[in-house]
Amino acid sequence: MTPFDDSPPMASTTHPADALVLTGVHVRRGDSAVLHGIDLAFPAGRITAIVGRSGVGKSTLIATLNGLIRPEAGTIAVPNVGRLDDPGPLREHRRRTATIFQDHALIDRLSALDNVLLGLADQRHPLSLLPWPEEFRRRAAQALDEVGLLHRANARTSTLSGGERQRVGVARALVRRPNLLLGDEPFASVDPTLVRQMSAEFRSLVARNGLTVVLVLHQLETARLLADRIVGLVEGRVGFVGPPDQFNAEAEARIFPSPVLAVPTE
Ligand SMILES: Nc1ncnc2c1ncn2[C@@H]1O[C@H](COP(=O)(O)OP(=O)(O)OP(=O)(O)O)[C@@H](O)[C@H]1O
Repeated sequence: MTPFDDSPPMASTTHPADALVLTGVHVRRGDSAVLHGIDLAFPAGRITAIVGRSGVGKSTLIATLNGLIRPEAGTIAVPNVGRLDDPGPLREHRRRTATIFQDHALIDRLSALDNVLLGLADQRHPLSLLPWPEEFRRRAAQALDEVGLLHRANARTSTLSGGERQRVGVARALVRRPNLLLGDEPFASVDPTLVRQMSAEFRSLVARNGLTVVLVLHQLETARLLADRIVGLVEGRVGFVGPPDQFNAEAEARIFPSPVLAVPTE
C-alpha cells in the first residue's frame, strides 16, 4: 500500500501513513445513537472531505476526531501518539490539532495579528496582562505570511473582506503548528467563486505544512475541488470512501438520496 493508496481503509491495521484510525466507533449524543461502528483511516498529508445529508453525523464525527466527544464503543488510534481513550495521548493529540470554523470565530475589534495570536491563548496564563511574547508574535506574523495576509497584519478585522477573514481563521489554526487540521464547514461563508480561486492555494498550503486535513463540506463541488478523498456518511455509517473521481452518480444517489415524498391519500 503506498501512502497515497485510496483502497478501502483496513481499520484494524494501523498503517504508518495513517494519521488517525477509527475502529468500530459508536457515538451517542443525548438519547440518540449517531455514529454506528465507524471503521475509517485518515491518511497522513491528505485532505479528506466528509459529505452527507443534514443530520447524518458529520459534525459529530469531526468533534470525535478532535477528542471533544468520547465514543461509547470502539477506538481512535493516533500512530506514534496512542489511543484517545488514554488521557496522555488525548492531550498530545489535542495539542497537535487545530480547527477552522464556519464563521471564522474572529473578534472584529482586534487586528488580524491579534486574532491569530488567540490561536496560542492556551499556551499562556489566561489572566496574563503582559504583552504577547515576541516569539508568539513572530509565529503569528509567519502564519499570516503563509496565507498571504502579512500586509494586513495590523488591520482591524472588521475591515477585512470575507476571503481575508477566512485566511485569518486559517492562520490562527496554523500558528499552533498542528499536524491535523479539522474544519466544520470552513468555507460556508465564503463566496463559491472565491472558494474556487482559493482551493489551489489551500492545497499547496496543506502540502507545504505537511498537514492532514479533515473538513466537513456541504457543497459537493467544493469537496471535489479541495479533497484528495471523500468520505460519504449515510445515517451515521460510512457509505463511500474514495477519491473524488470515483464519487460517481451512483455514489451520489447513495449518499444524497432523494427525500421520499409521502403520497397523499384521500
Ligand atoms: N448536543 C447534542 N445532543 C443531542 N443530540 C445531538 C447533539 N448534537 C447533535 N445531535 C444529533 O445528532 C445527529 C447528528 O448531528 P450532526 O450535527 O453530527 O449532523 P450533521 O451531519 O453535521 O448535520 P448538519 O449537516 O445539519 O450540520 C442529529 O440527529 C442531531 O440532532
